[in-house]
Amino acid sequence: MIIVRNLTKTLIDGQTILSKVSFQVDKGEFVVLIGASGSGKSTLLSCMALQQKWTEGQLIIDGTELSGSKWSDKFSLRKDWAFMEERPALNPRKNALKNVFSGRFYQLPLWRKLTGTISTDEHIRAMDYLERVGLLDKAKMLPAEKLSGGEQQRVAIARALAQGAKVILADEPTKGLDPESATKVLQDLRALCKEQDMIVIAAMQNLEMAERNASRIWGLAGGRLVLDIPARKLTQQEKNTIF
Ligand SMILES: Nc1ncnc2c1ncn2[C@@H]1O[C@H](COP(=O)(O)OP(=O)(O)OP(=O)(O)O)[C@@H](O)[C@H]1O
Repeated sequence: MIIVRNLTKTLIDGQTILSKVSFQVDKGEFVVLIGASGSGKSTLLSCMALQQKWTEGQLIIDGTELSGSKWSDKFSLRKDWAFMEERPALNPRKNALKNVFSGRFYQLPLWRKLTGTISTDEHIRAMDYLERVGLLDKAKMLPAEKLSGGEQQRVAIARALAQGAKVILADEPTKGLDPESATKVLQDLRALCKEQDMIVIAAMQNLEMAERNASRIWGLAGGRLVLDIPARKLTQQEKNTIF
């Protein structure tokens, strides 16, 4: 369970980017964070991923409060959380399968990291993850840079699974994708929440996609959480509070 209490981020010049953001997320939830450009979506995700410090407030994961500055907190989070950025940071020259293997890096003993040896079990598991996101046929064919944007996002999801992630934070996972590819990415994320009890929090600007695929919708406006509802079609009044 993730609890965020009164998370606030203020810059040195006094500008407030996040203001007293509070929520609780349980296993199995697929939350889509909706907000206009500049509302603070990326900042919130990157604070939660401990990539940025916040000014005030608490981030509590399974009962343990984490700070944005302790190295040990970052290390423990890196094992269980995956942060998917807008353009997935895949190795462009390696194929999908090798990119998925790289998700296992933190779990491997040192000698395996140094020698780069891959066991048969891991090979099979990585293929399973690629099958899970419908990319088995592309596992070894092409370097990742030749895959479409949607396929690259799905490789990043498979890599998060290989990493053993229990939580995925995704910043604009569907940006630049055609509606069909975007829907596939969101369906994959939704299925992971349902079937594997994962938590996914994805920042997006496309409200319709969120309404159709998420289990919960948050609205962020001017750094404040102005809406927190089970996913459904938003009323005009609700839309007005966000945009
Ligand atoms: N380090 C920083 N210094 C100055 N301003 C910042 C900094 N980080 C974020 N901001 C400002 O805070 C606001 C929120 O930015 P953020 O990137 O979180 O918004 P967003 O909702 O993700 O926007 P987009 O949808 O366009 O990516 C923006 O006005 C941005 O310019």
